[in-house]
Amino acid sequence: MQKYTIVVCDHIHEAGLEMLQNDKNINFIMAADEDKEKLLTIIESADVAITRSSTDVDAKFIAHAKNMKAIVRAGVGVDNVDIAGCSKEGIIVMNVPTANTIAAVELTMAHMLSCMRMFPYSHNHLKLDRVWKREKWYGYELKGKKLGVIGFGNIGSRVAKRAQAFEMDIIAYDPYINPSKVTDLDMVYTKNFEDILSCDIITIHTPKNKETVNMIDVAEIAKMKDGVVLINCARGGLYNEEALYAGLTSGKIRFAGIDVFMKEPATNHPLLDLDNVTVSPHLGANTYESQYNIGVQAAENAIAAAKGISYAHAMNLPIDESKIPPFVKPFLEMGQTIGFLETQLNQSQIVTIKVSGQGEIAKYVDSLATFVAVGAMSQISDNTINYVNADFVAKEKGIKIETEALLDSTVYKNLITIKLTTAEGGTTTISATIFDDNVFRIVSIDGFDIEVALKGDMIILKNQDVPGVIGNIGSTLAKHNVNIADFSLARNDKKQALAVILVDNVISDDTLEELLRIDACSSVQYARL
Ligand SMILES: NC(=O)C1=CN([C@@H]2O[C@H](COP(=O)(O)OP(=O)(O)OC[C@H]3O[C@@H](n4cnc5c(N)ncnc54)[C@H](O)[C@@H]3O)[C@@H](O)[C@H]2O)C=CC1
Ligand SMILES: O=C(O)C(=O)COP(=O)(O)O
Repeated sequence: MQKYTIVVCDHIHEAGLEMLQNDKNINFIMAADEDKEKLLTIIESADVAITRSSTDVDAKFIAHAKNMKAIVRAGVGVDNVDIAGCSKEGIIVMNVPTANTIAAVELTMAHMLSCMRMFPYSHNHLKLDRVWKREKWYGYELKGKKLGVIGFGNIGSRVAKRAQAFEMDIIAYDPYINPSKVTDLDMVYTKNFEDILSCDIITIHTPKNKETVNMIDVAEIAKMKDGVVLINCARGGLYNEEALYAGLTSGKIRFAGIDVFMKEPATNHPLLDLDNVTVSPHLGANTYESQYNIGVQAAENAIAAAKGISYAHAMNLPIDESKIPPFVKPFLEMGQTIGFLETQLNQSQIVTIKVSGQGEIAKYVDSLATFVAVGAMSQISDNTINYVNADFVAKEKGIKIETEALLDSTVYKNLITIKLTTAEGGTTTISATIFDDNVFRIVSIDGFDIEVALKGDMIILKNQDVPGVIGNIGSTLAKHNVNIADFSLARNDKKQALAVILVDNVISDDTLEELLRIDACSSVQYARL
């Protein structure tokens, strides 16, 4: 029985662990409490790893993940996952979006209320210091305040809705959404970041990336209202931490609610010394409900990925299968087979692969190119080539992948053409189509119109179109005990001919050399599909 290894790198809900344990195809390793060095050795045998924000999937991790097919981030943010590095190694990165949305939304509201009423401080004053001093703890109300929401996705939009229930005025900044998503809720949408800076309270809910890091820095804070309140339950570093500290100590920022830090765990962070901050140790996703949902979904998705069944919420697959209509899938498979075939026919360093599509298939020529590249490179690479790393490996090998969507019609409903060029200037161009019988059919090779099924072991022979060649081919193959399964011929107006011979036996180099010695024969190529 085939067994797949899934390593759980961080703590996930028991329900997820049970699913992993109960699947007889899964060898499950719990490594959440292992030190980082030990974890690196454990993941060497893993097919799939489940991680949370405590495990950095960095170059070191990837270097040890020698067998890894997929990483399931049991949560939303993948800022600590080197996605490009994973893609290069063919590792699919998946996350579990939305399962912790409500948990993060409610924690954001908790921080907002805590900041406005200084709740943890009044609480500690009474509970720890045993002081009853009501006049010390005057806070502010949310009602009537302007809330600036940066990032109006799953979490940001729901924070806004809840804030609206507190009778706050909402203004949202998110250049990547349709403004109606905001305006339909009777909220204000802005493309002007300055509008956000003029709010009473600002909360951020974007992913952490190059564009969003330090989105709030010294200059932005300077433009804010005196006494502004800032909330960050998304990622440390979206608000520049030094600027935040300076703003809090100067009093420009009255209060901040912070769940996330640049470097976690953050037990010695300067912000912890301030009296106008409420903090939590990255608890946005920490509710029983959300962790149950995430644990179960992460386990389900990890099992499916380990078995190669599906890759839910894959972030680095160049092809979104859900957007590929059924008629395209066989063309992708055919493109991959042609890529494989053309590499064998040329047996030389590939420099360019040009993929063209005509008909409806033209819309999917990029996906097609990925499949062709996988087919072409599977023959020449020591690495395991797959749809995730095909583009990276091609670049590394200096192979240029070109695509062309041809809009003019052909006699075929859909036609794909793949031209492979080698460093020595050799080229092979094959066009193919699929009729209603679902058979992959080559319809042209190097400009010769020919109809031949794309399968089996084939010899492609070019010759001067003179009498006697076919007979010579037949006798040469018979001499070597080769059985011919199919023989197709094509000729052009330059007195050249091309034969595709499907054979039942493996062809030796001797046989190929003897074929090449036939008078009038100009080239012989051989491939096994
Ligand atoms: N504290 C915690 O435990 C948790 C933190 N998070 C963090 O919250 C983030 C948001 O999560 P979701 O709302 O589920 O993600 P989402 O993908 O649904 O929403 C993100 C929104 O940010 C917007 N955005 C991206 N770049 C932007 C920019 N430069 N300016 C303005 N808006 C921009 C996007 O258009 C999108 O609408 C995650 O990426 C994660 O880092 C998520 C869950 C729990
Ligand atoms: O889902 C996210 O992005 C979170 O920040 C939650 O992180 P965690 O799984 O709690 O380490």
